[in-house]
Amino acid sequence: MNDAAAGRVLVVDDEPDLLTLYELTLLREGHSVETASTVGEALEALAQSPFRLVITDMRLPDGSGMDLLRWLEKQRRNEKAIVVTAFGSAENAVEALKVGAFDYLTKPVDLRQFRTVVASAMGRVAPAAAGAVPSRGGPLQRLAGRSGGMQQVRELVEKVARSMAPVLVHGESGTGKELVARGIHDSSARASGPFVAVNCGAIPEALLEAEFFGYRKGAFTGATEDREGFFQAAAGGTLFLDEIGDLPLAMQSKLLRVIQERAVRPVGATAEQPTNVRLVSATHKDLAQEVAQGRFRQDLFYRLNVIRIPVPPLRERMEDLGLICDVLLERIAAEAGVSPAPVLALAARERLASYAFPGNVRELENLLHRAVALSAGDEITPLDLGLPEQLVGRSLLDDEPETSAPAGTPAVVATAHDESLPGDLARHLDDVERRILERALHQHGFNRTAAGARLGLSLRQMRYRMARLGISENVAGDEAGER
Ligand SMILES: Nc1ncnc2c1ncn2[C@@H]1O[C@H](COP(=O)(O)OP(=O)(O)OP(=O)(O)O)[C@@H](O)[C@H]1O
Repeated sequence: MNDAAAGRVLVVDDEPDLLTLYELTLLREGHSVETASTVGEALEALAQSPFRLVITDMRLPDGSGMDLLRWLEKQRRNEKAIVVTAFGSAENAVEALKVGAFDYLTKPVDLRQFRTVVASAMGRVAPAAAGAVPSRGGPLQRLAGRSGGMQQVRELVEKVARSMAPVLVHGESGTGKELVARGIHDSSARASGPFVAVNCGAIPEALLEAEFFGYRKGAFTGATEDREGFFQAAAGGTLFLDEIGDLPLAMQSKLLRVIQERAVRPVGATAEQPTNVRLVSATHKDLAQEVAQGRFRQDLFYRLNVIRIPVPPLRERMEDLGLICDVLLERIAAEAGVSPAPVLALAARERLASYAFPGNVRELENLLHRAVALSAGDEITPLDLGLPEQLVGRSLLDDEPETSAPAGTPAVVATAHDESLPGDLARHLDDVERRILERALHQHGFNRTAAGARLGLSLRQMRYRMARLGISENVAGDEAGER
């Protein structure tokens, strides 16, 4: 860290009264302060010496706060920046965060909020902001993979970790979205604070408000004592809202309000409490489309989607498969107390490489869990993997009873010689898989649990396979206890 910058704040505003107010507040907090009234003066001060923090108004006589932000970014300076925007100008705030502002404040500035945001900016400096080499291991170590896609994810994580900008992580189920969110938290200045992960789709609608914002004793039947919600639990840290697309519209409005006001009101409380959380959300849905169809609030989407990190599906980064397998096997073996970790036989690796992994890394992880439990020695064979042979096989494809193939015979061998090669393997496999699922569903009266069990799949696996392949959810009565 640059010692010359320690505790130094540059405040830029052309209104003398506001400048004095900010200056006094900062001095009272023990910071040393310099002031500037124009972009030109600010650049002069920055050229003279480094600061820890720059607080700038958006509208200045000779330019805009954005000019300063762009300059800091271009010069690769370590100063964090807070911009002060006019009330209701969400666009400006979002633009500033995109250009690299640490955070923003809205006029009229609430001094309590001002102090919270400044304290958070003056806190421990993130490694990247301190000029350290971006972490190669450390916080992102668990996110294995060297493909272009993962490299891009890692770069974005390191970049966004430096600010408070809300991040939306987008990707199919099981691609590693939560791991990305943790990576952001662990690489940020909030790393020593809490990381609270919430699955928005798993909370009953009636409980959402109490779970998110907490409640006061007596607020409703059963509220026998005060309880804090996710926002309070994540104070000083990161709140990860997984499956944000599943949040009902009424709750979306409440969340938007909290983001705008930076304050929450527990159920049954009369006063609001200021919040200090960094929001990271994730979804497998196309939120823009959800907005177009009226299922997701546009203004909330705009607030959450300030920076978007797309996580590619595993099938689009199969070059990472070996590395991810190694990392997962090490972890699974360590958890199971197996040492040394078993390795994958070459044939098993090849088998995995030919599979499309509709459930992404989570499916791979489950598969390896089972394989470690089943493998007799230090090597995992293709059989231990238990990958559904019938995926590319005949037994469930044609109308013969499946016993027509000798048990354990890889059906893929039987078909390899007498079928012409498909021009688009992934699509071909999808067609095969779709037909198998449809037949199994049909045979089991459209009961997904039973059809899944027949194919060695959990209900969850059935659901995402069906969703991926566009098989209609024309199912009744098998949902109890599915989570
Ligand atoms: N690149 C990776 N390297 C190692 N492990 C990974 C990687 N990506 C994901 N995993 C592991 O795969 C599992 C699923 O990841 P995670 O829960 O982050 O996915 P997700 O996209 O949030 O899933 P969902 O959408 O179902 O919530 C986790 O156990 C995670 O540790």
